[in-house]
Amino acid sequence: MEGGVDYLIDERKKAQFDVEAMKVAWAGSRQAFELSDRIAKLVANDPIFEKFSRPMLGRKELFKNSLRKVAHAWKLIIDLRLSEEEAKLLRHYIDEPAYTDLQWEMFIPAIEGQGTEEQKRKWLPLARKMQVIGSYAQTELGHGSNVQGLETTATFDPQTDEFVIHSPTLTSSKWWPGGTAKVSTHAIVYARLILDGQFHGVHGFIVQLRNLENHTPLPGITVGDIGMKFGNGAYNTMDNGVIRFNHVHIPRNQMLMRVSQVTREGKFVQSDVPRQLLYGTMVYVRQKIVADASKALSRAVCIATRYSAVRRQFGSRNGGPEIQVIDYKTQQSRLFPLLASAYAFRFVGEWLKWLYTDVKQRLEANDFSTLPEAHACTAGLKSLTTSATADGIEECRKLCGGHGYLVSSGIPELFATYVPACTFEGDNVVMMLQVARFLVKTVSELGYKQPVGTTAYMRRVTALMQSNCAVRTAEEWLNPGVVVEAFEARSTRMAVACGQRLAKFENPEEGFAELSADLVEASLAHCQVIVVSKFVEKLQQEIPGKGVKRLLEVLFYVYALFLLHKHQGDFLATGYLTPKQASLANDQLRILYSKVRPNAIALVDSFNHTDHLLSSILGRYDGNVYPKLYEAAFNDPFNDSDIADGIHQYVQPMLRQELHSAKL
Ligand SMILES: CCCCCCCC/C=C\CCCCCCCCC/C=C/C(=O)SCCNC(=O)CCNC(=O)[C@H](O)C(C)(C)COP(=O)(O)OP(=O)(O)OC[C@H]1O[C@@H](n2cnc3c(N)ncnc32)[C@H](O)[C@@H]1OP(=O)(O)O
Ligand SMILES: Cc1cc2nc3c(=O)[nH]c(=O)nc-3n(C[C@H](O)[C@H](O)[C@H](O)COP(=O)(O)OP(=O)(O)OC[C@H]3O[C@@H](n4cnc5c(N)ncnc54)[C@H](O)[C@@H]3O)c2cc1C
Repeated sequence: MEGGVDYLIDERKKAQFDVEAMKVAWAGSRQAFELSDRIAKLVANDPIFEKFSRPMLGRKELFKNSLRKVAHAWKLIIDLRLSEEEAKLLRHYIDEPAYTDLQWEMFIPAIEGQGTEEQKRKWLPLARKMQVIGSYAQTELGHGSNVQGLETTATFDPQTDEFVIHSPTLTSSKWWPGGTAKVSTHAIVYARLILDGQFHGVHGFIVQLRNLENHTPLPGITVGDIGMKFGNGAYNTMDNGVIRFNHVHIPRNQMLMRVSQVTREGKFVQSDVPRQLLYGTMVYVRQKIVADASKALSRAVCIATRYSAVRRQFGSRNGGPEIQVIDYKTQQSRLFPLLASAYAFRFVGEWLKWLYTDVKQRLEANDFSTLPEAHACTAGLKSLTTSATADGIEECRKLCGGHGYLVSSGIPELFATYVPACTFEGDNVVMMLQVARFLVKTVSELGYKQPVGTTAYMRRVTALMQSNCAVRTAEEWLNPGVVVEAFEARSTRMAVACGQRLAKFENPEEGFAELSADLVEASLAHCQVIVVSKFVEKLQQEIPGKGVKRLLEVLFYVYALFLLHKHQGDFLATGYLTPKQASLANDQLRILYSKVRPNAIALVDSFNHTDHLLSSILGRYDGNVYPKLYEAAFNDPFNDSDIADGIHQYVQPMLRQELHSAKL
């Protein structure tokens, strides 16, 4: 058997649910599905968006090609009158990090969230028409996580009514801002505000970097690229920059002044808006990153699942077919939880988008009450989903054996492009520590304040601390209430235990630092409560289509019981579960895997990923893996000639024992 075409045809016949309806459930609605499907096909059929050769290109060629794709995309957006939603889908399917990500997802949102009405009126139309191109310059060589530690200064000069932006040290050089090295004309620069020698916190300033006519850097600005990043292709389509400012003057009205203002006289005015709003853009992007996690993980899972059905190893009797590797229980126990996680992240991402929209509306009406919860949820879920997705993509590579290491599997580039999500927009550990602060505060207030939102379950603190799990059979684990209660009890107990240990420290900050590893684990437990509960809420909605809800229920249990198995140490140590109950959960997990097995291919087909997006020979929809791998090998430019450059010069002299007289 040379290809896996027949295998995938057979697999698709085994599906026990309506795949078309599942595609709608995955997309969120029929309308969302149709929109997404249309844009996916538009990109897949356009040769300019070809990306298979990307990892073979040198940096300059790669970058120029990326600029060409953006220009072509922008032309399509105008010619086809695409809405902002459609344009963002176009970006998703083009699948290439570019300066426009920063323009649309950071520069514009920063002005929307932190600018005054007047600033929005001036800058937003320019940015939305791409007449100015902006980036987000916060991180410096010396500080990224610690925003309050930034060193760039913005000193008000009352003589000229301007701010002077300056990089006083090497470590204050802006370092990382995407789009900045070669493209952006402007940046939101975060800097320490200095008025009359006094420091007034870190604020955002719109700074012009380049001449709009000839694109050269403006006087006082030194700018360049920070160098090649992890993996070929991957994030190297982005020009991450370094910038030094040498006393660059900008008008006073280019400080983003919704949160605080500087008057003509140089007086600092703090409005009623909390200073945390300065971090608002990061809340927005973290929410986007959570939505992106399910897209990335589902791609890797789709490749690994299809290939696992095509690939056969061992078990042949009398020349008959070998076993499909997807039938190995070990393969299932590694793959199916990732499949379930992709669905879980999809649904929690949908919920988080709703939460963010709600917070945004409140903020616009100057209601800041839900901001701490939104910050904790976005920070925690960003950390949970990106860590699990990065690990999951790497696991999918291993699930594909040796061929997964080939660039043509599509996995190496996906991994290399994805992993920085664990670091950018907040290092994942630093983000979990933010959740920990929120949890510790919630727990310390339990005696007199009812927790709300995602911590509302802690209202039942007494019951969750005292009662234990009642499961007696594997079957009894198939109850959403029982599962959610187990996660809530474990999380509450871990958070309360941290609170009790913290109380023993005289200095709370010292205690927080000392217990930070435990606090991160408690935060993860809380974030898992959110993901598990949001999956259950999704299942409580009407989900049309034969068998669709039943399969989603199976995936819910796989996700939750897999986590329970993985973290059984916590569940046992907190005393909520007995070893017997943990073992019953694992028994149930094996039964669930056998329910997923016949549906596995249909479940990944339901992501509706095009071959263009997957860019993977192993994950091809038609399963025609071996002939295409063979063809691709001989199409590689390295195989253009039988005799590679250097063979005559460096290998043949060795073969002839003439190395000493050869010119090296
Ligand atoms: C051609 C076609 C065009 C089409 C359009 C294209 C569209 C593209 C579409 C899709 C693209 C994909 C989208 C993704 C793009 C992403 C690109 C990403 C590139 C990367 C960018 C970056 O990385 S930017 C830099 C990010 N930096 C960070 O995240 C820094 C992390 N550090 C911090 O956030 C803070 O310093 C930290 C929270 C760690 C601590 O802050 P600090 O001031 O020291 O505060 P502290 O005293 O601890 O806290 C005070 C108080 O405030 C609370 N708090 C902290 N942060 C927030 C917040 N964000 N919101 C609300 N509250 C916050 C904190 O908890 C404390 O509370 P209390 O304890 O006092 O109650
Ligand atoms: C691909 C990419 C694109 C980026 N794009 C941009 C951009 O467009 N604009 C921009 O401004 N920035 C950008 N960044 C920068 C990014 O936001 C920072 O790298 C990120 O916030 C992490 O900060 P750091 O590099 O200072 O890490 P560090 O804080 O130095 O982290 C190093 C280690 O220290 C640990 N650590 C740090 N603080 C603590 C703590 N308090 N407690 C416990 N452990 C801690 C971390 O967990 C980590 O293990 C980008 C980064 C990448 C990789």
